[in-house]
Amino acid sequence: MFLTINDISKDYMNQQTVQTVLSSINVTIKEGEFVSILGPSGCGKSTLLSIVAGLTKPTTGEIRLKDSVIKGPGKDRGMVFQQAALFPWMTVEENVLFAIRDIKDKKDQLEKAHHFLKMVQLSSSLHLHPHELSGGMQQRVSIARALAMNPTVLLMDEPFGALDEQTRMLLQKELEKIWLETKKTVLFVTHSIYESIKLSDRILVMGTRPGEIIADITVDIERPRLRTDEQVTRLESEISNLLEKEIEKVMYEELGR
Ligand SMILES: Nc1ncnc2c1ncn2[C@@H]1O[C@H](COP(=O)(O)OP(=O)(O)OP(=O)(O)O)[C@@H](O)[C@H]1O
Repeated sequence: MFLTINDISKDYMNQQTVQTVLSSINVTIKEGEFVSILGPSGCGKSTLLSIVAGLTKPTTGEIRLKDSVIKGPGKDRGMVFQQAALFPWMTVEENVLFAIRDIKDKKDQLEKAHHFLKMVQLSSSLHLHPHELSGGMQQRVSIARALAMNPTVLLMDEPFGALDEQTRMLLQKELEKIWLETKKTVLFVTHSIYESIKLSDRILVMGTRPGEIIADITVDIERPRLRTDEQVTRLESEISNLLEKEIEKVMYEELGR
């Protein structure tokens, strides 16, 4: 299998007690799949993504990408966070060029940067600085930057979480178009049930305390998927019911039963 998450668990030490955040996560992901991770706040979605990125060490288990065990961060995994984290003193073009600075042929490097900036519709903003861009434009730069590095897997942690609804819808459409063009494998963390249905081939729904996968749903709905499609609204309410139960469970525990 392309990406294998094998028996991953993660304990954190918080205030001298061990908190098990993830428990026995087993997932296999095919090349080119778009997989979303949904779950209540604090269930461990970002921790799981960070383990795949190699930024966090799991307590048990291993992640395999193609035939290699992930031991740390690597260029085979591109990351997009909720905040774009661009270099403020660099232009849009320079931010992308910097990410691919190991391409020795300068013409090649520039062509590649322009190619991905065109893909995210920023060709006319090459010489602007981050402070001159809207939040949505900044996020487009960070997507172009991640794609230019040609990762095997794109890891996205709530990339549209900080954007207004209109921009979010626009970027969802753009990301879907880019994914259809590039067929990159994507692992995408979101809080939005609709966003996960709109974009994904598969949705992993996580439960909490400890975080584990409670449902692995194949989204077999023709694209583009509209919010009003009957199949979309049906799946949305199915997932919403699943999540409500998890959130109730947490509230119940917090209130001491
Ligand atoms: N570095 C850390 N040290 C200790 N505890 C941590 C650390 N990182 C995360 N946690 C704890 O692990 C749990 C899961 O956090 P995580 O950010 O992975 O959840 P999440 O599902 O992504 O949450 P949200 O949806 O709110 O972003 C939380 O209880 C958090 O406090």
